[in-house]
Amino acid sequence: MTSTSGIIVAPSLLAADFARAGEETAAVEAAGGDWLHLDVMDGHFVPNLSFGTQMIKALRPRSKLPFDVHLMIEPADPFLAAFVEAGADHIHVHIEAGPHAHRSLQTIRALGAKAGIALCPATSPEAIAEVLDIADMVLVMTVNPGFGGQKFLDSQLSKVKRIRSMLTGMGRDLPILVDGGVDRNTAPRCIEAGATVMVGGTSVFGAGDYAAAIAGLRGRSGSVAG
Ligand SMILES: O=C(CO)[C@@H](O)[C@H](O)COP(=O)(O)O
Repeated sequence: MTSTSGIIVAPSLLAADFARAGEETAAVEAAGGDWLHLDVMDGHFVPNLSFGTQMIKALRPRSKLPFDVHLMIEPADPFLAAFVEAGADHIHVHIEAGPHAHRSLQTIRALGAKAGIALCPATSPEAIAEVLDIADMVLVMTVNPGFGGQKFLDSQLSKVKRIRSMLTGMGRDLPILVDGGVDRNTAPRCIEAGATVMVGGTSVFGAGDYAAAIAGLRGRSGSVAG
């Protein structure tokens, strides 16, 4: 589904009921989600474990949504082909995970997926300057990676602005994702700063009405319950 507002909403499965992952995926698709965000954690790059290729492969036949896979794993390169084979349409790798983010992005593209570069709250926007020419999107972590349900870090808004300005300076109009603590209150500020993709875990799967929650992340706050 393409949003008429131009803002993309990517519900993050991390906050869903894993025992009903297929139904949860179908529910956010029916509720107007644009992408499904899938957080892969290794217990090493981040202090938590989530799921891997098996979950993505199992969900792939259940949804037409683009699968937006956020790899919080170090190293990522040995697993890129397996994630594309499992059904990933987009793969984000962390600049901090390395060791060669430029190569990782090249590899993702060569595998036929869209390549995203992700950065943690402590990382300067300049750290990704040398890979922006080969990235298809940028993911700005607005919490420290590893867990859902954390408080949005206001300090990351200036980073979103800076990255948008860097991209504009290069003549590139790439999607900028914000990920962590994004809800109906923080989303408008992210959009104002230049973000175009709202990743929402708790704000979507923790809501009674998924459609209203997704509309709220798009900036249509009038009808949002909860
Ligand atoms: O990558 C991550 C966490 O590491 C995020 O995708 C979270 O899953 C977002 O969850 P909420 O903050 O929206 O609950």
